[in-house]
Amino acid sequence: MSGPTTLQVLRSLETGPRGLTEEEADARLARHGPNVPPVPRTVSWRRRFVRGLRDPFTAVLFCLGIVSAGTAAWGTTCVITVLVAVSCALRATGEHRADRAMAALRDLVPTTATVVRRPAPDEREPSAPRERAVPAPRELPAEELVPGDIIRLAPGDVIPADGQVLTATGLSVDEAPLTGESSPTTKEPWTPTTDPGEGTEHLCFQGSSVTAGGGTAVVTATGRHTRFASTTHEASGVPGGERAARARAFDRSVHGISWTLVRFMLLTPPLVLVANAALRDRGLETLPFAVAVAVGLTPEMLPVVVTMCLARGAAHLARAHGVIVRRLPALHDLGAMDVLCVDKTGTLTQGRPVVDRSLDTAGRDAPEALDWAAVNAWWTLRLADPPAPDALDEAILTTPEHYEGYEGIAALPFDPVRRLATAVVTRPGAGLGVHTLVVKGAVENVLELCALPAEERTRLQALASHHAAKGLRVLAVATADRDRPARRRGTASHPTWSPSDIHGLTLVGFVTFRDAPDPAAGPALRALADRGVTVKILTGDHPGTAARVRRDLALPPIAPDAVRTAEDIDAVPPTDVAALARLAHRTTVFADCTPAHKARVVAALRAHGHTTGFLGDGVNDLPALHAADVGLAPHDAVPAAREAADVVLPRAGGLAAIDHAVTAGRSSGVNIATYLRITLSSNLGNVIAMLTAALLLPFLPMLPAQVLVQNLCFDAAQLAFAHERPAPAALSRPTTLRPRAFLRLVTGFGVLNAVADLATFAVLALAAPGPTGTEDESLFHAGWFTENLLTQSLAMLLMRGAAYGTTAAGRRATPVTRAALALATAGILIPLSPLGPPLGMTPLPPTYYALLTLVLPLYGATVVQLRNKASVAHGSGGSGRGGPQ
Ligand SMILES: Nc1ncnc2c1ncn2[C@@H]1O[C@H](COP(=O)(O)OP(=O)(O)OP(=O)(O)O)[C@@H](O)[C@H]1O
Ligand SMILES: [Mg+2]
Repeated sequence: MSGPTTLQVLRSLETGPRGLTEEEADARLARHGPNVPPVPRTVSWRRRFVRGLRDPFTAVLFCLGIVSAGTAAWGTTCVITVLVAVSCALRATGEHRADRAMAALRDLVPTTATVVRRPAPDEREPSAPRERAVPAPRELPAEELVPGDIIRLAPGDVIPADGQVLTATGLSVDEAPLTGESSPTTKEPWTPTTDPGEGTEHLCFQGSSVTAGGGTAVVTATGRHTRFASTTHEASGVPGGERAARARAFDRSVHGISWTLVRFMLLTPPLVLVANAALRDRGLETLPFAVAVAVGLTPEMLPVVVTMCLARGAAHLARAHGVIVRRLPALHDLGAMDVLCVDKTGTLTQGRPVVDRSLDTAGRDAPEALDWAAVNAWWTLRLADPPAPDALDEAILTTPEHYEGYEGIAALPFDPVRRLATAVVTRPGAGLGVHTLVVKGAVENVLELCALPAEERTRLQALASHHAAKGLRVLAVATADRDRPARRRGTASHPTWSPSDIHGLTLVGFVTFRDAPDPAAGPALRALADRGVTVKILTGDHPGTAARVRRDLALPPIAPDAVRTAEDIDAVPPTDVAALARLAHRTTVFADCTPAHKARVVAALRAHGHTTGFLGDGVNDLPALHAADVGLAPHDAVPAAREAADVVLPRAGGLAAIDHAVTAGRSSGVNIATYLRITLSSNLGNVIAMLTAALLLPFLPMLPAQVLVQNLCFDAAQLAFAHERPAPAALSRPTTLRPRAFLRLVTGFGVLNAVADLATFAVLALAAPGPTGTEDESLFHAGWFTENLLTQSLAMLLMRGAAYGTTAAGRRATPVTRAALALATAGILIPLSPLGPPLGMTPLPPTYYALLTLVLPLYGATVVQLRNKASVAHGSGGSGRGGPQ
C-alpha cells in the first residue's frame, strides 16, 4: 500500500514546503487557539473540592461519617461533616495556590520553536507577487504554532506539536514522556511508499525531544489535539502526569506513612467495639465513640501541611535564589537527596572548550588531525538541517583555511550513543567517484572503527590517556577513502551513507581541548559533601579527563578504583541491579558513558535506597534526568533537558544555588517530619489514654463530638508548621523519612505520651476528686478536654526539639509558638464559653486550674526527657530531631 506524496500531505494541510504566511498563520491561530495543552489551571472549585475526598484520610473520615449517620449518631455525623468540609476546603485552597505558583514558575522557562514562515505581502504594494515573500526561519513562542506550520528540529529541542517528518538527517527522538520507552527512536521522512497506517517512524509527537540529528516537520495537531495532551489528560489531568505517578522518594516516605495510618484507622473501631463489649459489656452504642477515636488518630491536615510546606519553599527559592522547582514533590526529594550525580561539561567546567593541540599518531604536533576535524565539523554543521551549533565544533572552526576546498556529500551528525560524528566529502585531487569518510569522536569509539593491530590500539589508548590525564578533552580523528556507493536505496537522489558503512578507518591523530573548570563548582560540591550529599560524576568523556577535573576543583582525593568506565557497567548483567548498585556505591567517576549507562547507574543507586539526584545539561542526559528522584538542569541547558528536569538552576551561580535548593528542601522536609511526629505521637497518646480510661471508667472519658472538636483544634494549630523555619543545624543532613523507623519512633512516643496523660489525670483525680470525680460526667469531660489541649500545646512546643533551636528569652515568637498559645487558650476557654454546654461540658472550678499549673510542668519535663532519650537512642544528633532517620 502506498500513501500520498509529501506535497499531497502538505496540500491536505493547506500549506507548502515554504511554510505559511504570517497572515494565514494568524488566521489559523484565531481558529485553532493557542498551542497549549489543556492545563488544569481551570479546574473548577467543585472538582478540586471533590478531589479532596480522594485523599485517603478524608476518604476514611467520609466513610466514618456515613457509618455514624447509619447509626443515627447525629452529633458525630455533624462534626465529621464539618471536618471533611474543612479539610477539603483547605486542601482545595492549598492546591489552588500551589498550582498557581507552579504555573507561574513554569512560565519562567519558556519554550520556543523554530518555524519557517513567509512574511505577509507588503501592504503598500498589494500587487507584489506572493513569491517575493521569502520564507525565513524564526524563533516563536511554542504557543503560537498552528497546523500547517513547517518547524525545524535540532538536537536538544522539545518537539512543540504533533507533526509529520518531511526531512531528516540522523534524526532520533526520545519519546519517554509519551511511551515510557527510554531509548531514542529513529525518525524517517515521509515517502510515498510509506503506508499511512503503519508505524510512527515518520511522525513526531509533542513533548518528545530530539536527541540527535535534525529535520523538518509539518505541524498536524496543536494544543489539546496532540497525542501528549490526550494521554496526559486521561492519565491525571496534569501534563507530565505519568512522571508524577511514578514512585519517587516522596511517595516512598510520606505516602508510605499515610497508608500505614489508614490501615490502623480502619482497624481501630472494631477493636474498640470488641474491647468495650468484652470488658464493659457495652454494645453498639459505643460505635460513635469508636469512630471518633479512629478519627482522632488521623492527621487530617497532612496533605495540606505537605502542600503548603513545599509550595512555600518553592516560592521562596524562586524569589530569593532564582531556582525554579517545576514539580512540587521534587523539593521534598531534594531535601532527602543523599547522592547527586553530575555530568562534566557545562556543570563542572565552563563548557567553553578551546583547541589545545593537534597531534599525529606518534603524539607529535601535526596539523592534519585538526584539519580533518575542521572538515568534519564544517560539513556536519553545513549539511545538518537545521545547523546545530556544538561547543566542540565551534572551537574547531575558528580558522576557515582548514576546511576549504572540500565538497560535502553527506553527514551523520554527532550521536551521543555512538559518540562520534561523520562527514562524507570529496577531497581536492582525489579521483572521480572517491568519497572520503571523515570521522571524529570519543577515542574509544573511533579506535574501535579503525583497522589496527591490538598492540597498536593499546599504544594509542595510552597516548590519549596521557593527554586526558592533564584534564584535556581528547577527540580522535580518522578517515577512509571509499568508492561512491551505488544508489542502493532507490528513491533518494543522493547516494546514502549509514552508520554501518563506517569501519576500517585509518587514524589521523588526536585533537585536544582545554575547558577551564568552573571556579564556583569546587566550593559548591565541597559544601554539598559537607552536608551529607555524595557527588558522583557520570560523563561521556575520558576517565582521565574527569579524574583530573575533580583534582583541579580540589575535591577530596579518591582511590584509583573509584574511577570506572562504561565497560564496568556493561560487565554487570542488566538484571543484577544489586551488583550494579554496589559498584556505583564504591565508584566516584563513571566515564565513557552513553545516555543509557548514566540512567542505569542512577536507577541502581535508587534501587539501593539512595535518594538520587542527577544534574545534566545535554540531550545525552535525558534518560538519567528521567530516572532520578530529582532531575536538575542548569539554566543554559538544552530545552529538552530543562523540560525533563524537576529543578532548573539560575543563570548566575548555578551550582551554588543547589545548596540553597537543598536547604529549602530540607526545611520543608524537617517541617513535614516534625509535624507528623508531633501529631502522630500526640494523637496516638490520646487515643491510647482514652481507650484505657474508657475501660476503667463507668462512662466514656470523652463524648465523640468532644474528641472531634479537640482534634480539629489541634490540627488547625499544626498548620503553623508550614510556616516554621528550622534551625540551620537541623539542615545539615538529608531529611529522609523512613516509614518503618519513623512509625516505631512514633509508637514509642505515643505510648509514653499516653502514660504521661493518664498519670497527669490520675494526679488530678486523686488531688481533687470533685471536678475529676466520676460522679459528674460533664465536669470530667471538661477537665479531660482542657488537660488534653494544654498537654498537646506543650507537646507542640517541646517535641519539636533542637530542630528549631531553643526558645531562649528574647527570641521572637515563631508561628508554632503562637499556634501553641492559641491552642492552649482554646483548651481553657471552650468549656467556659457558650460552646461548652452543647458539647456536653460545664465550667471547671478554679482549684482545677491551680492543680494544672503544678502538674503540667511535670508533664513537660517528662516529654523533654523522652525526647532527649529518643534522639540519643536514634543517634540522630541535632538534625535527626528534625528529620527522623
Ligand atoms: N561534536 C562532537 N563531535 C565528535 N565527538 C564528540 C562531539 N561532542 C562530543 N564528542 C565526543 O563524545 C563524547 C561524549 O560526549 P557527550 O557530550 O555525549 O558526553 P557528556 O556525558 O555530556 O560529557 P560531559 O560529561 O563532558 O558533559 C565526548 O567525550 C567526545 O569525545
Ligand atoms: Mg554533557
